[in-house]
Amino acid sequence: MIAIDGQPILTAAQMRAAEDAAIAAGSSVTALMQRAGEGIAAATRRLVAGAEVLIVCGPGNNGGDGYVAATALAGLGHPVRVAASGPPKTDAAIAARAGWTGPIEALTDATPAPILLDCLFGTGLTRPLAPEIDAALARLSHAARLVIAADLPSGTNADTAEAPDWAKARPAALTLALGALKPAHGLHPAAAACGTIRLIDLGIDRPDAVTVAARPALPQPGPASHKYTRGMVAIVAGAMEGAARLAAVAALRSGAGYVALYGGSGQGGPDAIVHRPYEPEALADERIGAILIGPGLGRDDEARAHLQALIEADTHRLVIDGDALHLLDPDALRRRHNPVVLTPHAGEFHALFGTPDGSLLDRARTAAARAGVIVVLKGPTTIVADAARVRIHLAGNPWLSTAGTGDVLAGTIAAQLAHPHADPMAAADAGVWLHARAAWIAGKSFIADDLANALTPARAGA
Ligand SMILES: NC(=O)C1=CN([C@@H]2O[C@H](COP(=O)(O)OP(=O)(O)OC[C@H]3O[C@@H](n4cnc5c(N)ncnc54)[C@H](OP(=O)(O)O)[C@@H]3O)[C@@H](O)[C@H]2O)[C@H](O)CC1
Ligand SMILES: [K+]
Repeated sequence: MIAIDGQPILTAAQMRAAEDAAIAAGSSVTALMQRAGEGIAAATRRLVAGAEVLIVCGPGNNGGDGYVAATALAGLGHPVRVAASGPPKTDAAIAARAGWTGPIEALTDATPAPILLDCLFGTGLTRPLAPEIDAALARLSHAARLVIAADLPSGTNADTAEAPDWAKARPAALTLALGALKPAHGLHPAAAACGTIRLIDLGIDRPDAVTVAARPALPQPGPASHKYTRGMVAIVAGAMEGAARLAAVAALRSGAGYVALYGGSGQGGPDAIVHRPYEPEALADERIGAILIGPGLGRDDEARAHLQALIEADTHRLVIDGDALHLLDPDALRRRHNPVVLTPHAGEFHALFGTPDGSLLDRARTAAARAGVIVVLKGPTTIVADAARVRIHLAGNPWLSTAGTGDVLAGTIAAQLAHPHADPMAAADAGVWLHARAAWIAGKSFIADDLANALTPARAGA
C-alpha cells in the first residue's frame, strides 16, 4: 500500500491494455489477482484492529480479488465472512472462489459486519447498479463502522467518475486502487466517495502521461542570484486594482525576484511592489520573465486592447486569468511562439471551449491542444494540462471558495513561469501545488490576503 503522489492515472481501457502487456510479458491474471487480494488483506488487517470483515464479491475479477483477500485474512486467523451477488464468471475469479472454503451468503440478505470490504465491481462496470444491489450496499455500508473499497466503490464509473447513490451517502474510509489510479479516484463525485486513496502496486508498467501531481522541485536561489534571475513578473492592473495587488503579493511570496504593476494608481500594497504606468514599451522589457493579465482587469475596450496587444506582441510568457478570459479568443493563441497559461474555472472553461468529449481530464487536454496552451482548470480537483500531459491536484481545500483566491493563484503561477529556466507545464503545476499548500497552512476561514501571505511558508517547504 503506497501513497499516490506522482502516480499514473489510467482509464479502464488503458488498465486492461497494461494488464494484457504484463500477461504477455509472462505474468498471469491469477498472479496479479493473488497480489491484489493479498495486498487488500494486508491493508485491511492493518486498519481494522481485529474487527469482523464482511467481503462482498461480484462476478468478475474484482470479486476474485475479494475471494483471495478472504482466504488470506482467514489464513491469518482474522474473522471474515463472504457474501456474493452471484457465481464468479472469469477463470481467475472461479479459481479464487475455489480457494475460499467458508460459506457464502447471498448479497441481498447478508448479515452486516463492522467492516465492509467492497469487492463487487471495479473497472469492469458496464451499466449503473441495479436498485437491489445499490440498496444492499446502502444497507451493509450504513451498518458498518468502516467501508474499504477494492479498486473503486462499486458502481463507480472508472472513467467518468459518476458515483452510485450508496457510495455518495456513505463514502469509503479507504479505497485501494489496484495496479494504478483511475480518473474516478481524482474526479468528483466519485473522488469524494473514495475517502483516503492508496495504491496497491501490482508491478505492471503504466504510461505516465496522466499523473497525480507531486511535490515540485523548485529552483533555490544561489550565490549568483539577483532579482532578475529569480524571475521578474509584470502584472497589468485594471478596474479593480486590489486583485492585481493580491496577485503581486502572491508572486513575490512564491519566489519571484521582482514584481511590477503596470497601469494602476501608483500606490497601495507592500512597498516591495513596484508601480509603473502602462506603456507598451515598458512591457517589452526583456528582463520580464512572465506577464500576468486578468485579475481585476475589467472588461471594457481598454482592457480588451491591452490583452490584444500582449497576445500579438508575443514577447513574453503570459498568464491569462479572470476578466481577460472573458475577452479572449482561444484560437488566436495558436499563432504565438511564447507559452501561455490559461487559468479558467469550470464556467470560464465552458465559455472558452464549450464541452469537449470525455472526462474533465480529456476536456482539459483537448482544450490545451486546440489553443496550444497550458490549461489550469480550477475546481475541487484542479487539472493542469498541455496537449500531451495531465497533472491532477487532489489537495483542494474547500476554504479556497472565497473572493481573491484565484488572483493569488494567477500570481503564484506567474512567479513560477517567470523563472528563466522554468518548464512552462512544470511551472503551472508548481503554482497550483504551492497555492494548495498555502491554503492548508492558512487554516480555515482565511481571506485571500492571508492565503497570499501563507505562500512564504508554503514556498519554504518546497
Ligand atoms: N488491472 C489489473 O491489473 C488487475 C485487476 N484486477 C481486478 O479486476 C477488476 C476488473 O475486473 P473485471 O472482471 O474486468 O470487472 P469487474 O470485476 O469490475 O466486473 C465485471 C463483471 O461485472 C458485471 N457487471 C458489470 N456491471 C454490472 C452491473 N451494473 N450490475 C451487475 N453486473 C455488472 C459484468 O457482467 P456483464 O453483464 O457486464 O458482462 C462482469 O461479469 C479490477 O477492478 C480489479 O479489481 C485483478 O485482480 C487482476 C489485476
Ligand atoms: K469495488
